Amino acid sequence: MTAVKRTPNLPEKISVRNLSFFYGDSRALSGINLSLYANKVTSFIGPSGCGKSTLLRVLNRMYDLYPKQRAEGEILLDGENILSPDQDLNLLRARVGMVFQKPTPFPMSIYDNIAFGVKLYEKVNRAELDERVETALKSAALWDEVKDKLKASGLSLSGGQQQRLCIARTVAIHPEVILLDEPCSALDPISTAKIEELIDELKDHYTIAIVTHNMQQAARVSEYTAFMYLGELLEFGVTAQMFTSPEQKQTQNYITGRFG
Ligand SMILES: Nc1ncnc2c1ncn2[C@@H]1O[C@H](COP(=O)(O)OP(=O)(O)OP(=O)(O)O)[C@@H](O)[C@H]1O
Repeated sequence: MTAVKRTPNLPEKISVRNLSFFYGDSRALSGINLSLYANKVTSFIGPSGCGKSTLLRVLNRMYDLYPKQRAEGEILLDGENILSPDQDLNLLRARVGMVFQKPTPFPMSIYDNIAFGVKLYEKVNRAELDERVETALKSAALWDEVKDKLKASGLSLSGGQQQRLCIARTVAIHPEVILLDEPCSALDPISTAKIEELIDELKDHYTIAIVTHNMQQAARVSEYTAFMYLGELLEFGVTAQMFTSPEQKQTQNYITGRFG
């Protein structure tokens, strides 16, 4: 199967080239070629087990924590291959931040949830830190709800607020790319709508990739969509086009709900 490429003439933040991925002897991704365009939102869709989360986790080498997992091919971030063995992984994860499916605040105060990551990467004084925390909470549309209780535990927030706290934590480190792995799957519709609005605002400053099972969400939030099937990228293109006139039969079957 070959991915259908409808590549616009836009700056690429990340270029995935001939990427394969293995869990031990088992191949989960084959020959993926894909561009993430700068300041655009790209969604990864496809049936369960097709490799969406695996692909996302390769983009900041999250898999490196597990010795039997390995990637082949190239992932160029601003033209430099992040799969190279001499890539500094801490630096990479500061440049390519990730938000997980379940909100995962640290068991510490709202303030410290954000300050912790900033202090890990930079030397900042108290006033600068206060400013970073406030700016991050504002960009995650959470400031008004928490500004009077910054010392309260992050775990005392609602699920939707916790997820926005995790987004604030990611944004505070000033990444260039944000990876979102089904960020709304544990949230109610109102919290989901808030996160979707937020994604729309964040893309002015960041390049975003989002894994989602929700077709309407992919259609609402992303400009580009990658449809994956059995570990391959089957179709990639402008979201509106893919949802109205997909080029592959499997894409059409999936987006019309014939399998999932
Ligand atoms: N830790 C692991 N060890 C071995 N195989 C794995 C591991 N994680 C995922 N896989 C396999 O890799 C393939 C891709 O899984 P992945 O989770 O990336 O798919 P997905 O499209 O994100 O699925 P879902 O939509 O269900 O989350 C599947 O066959 C899965 O069983």
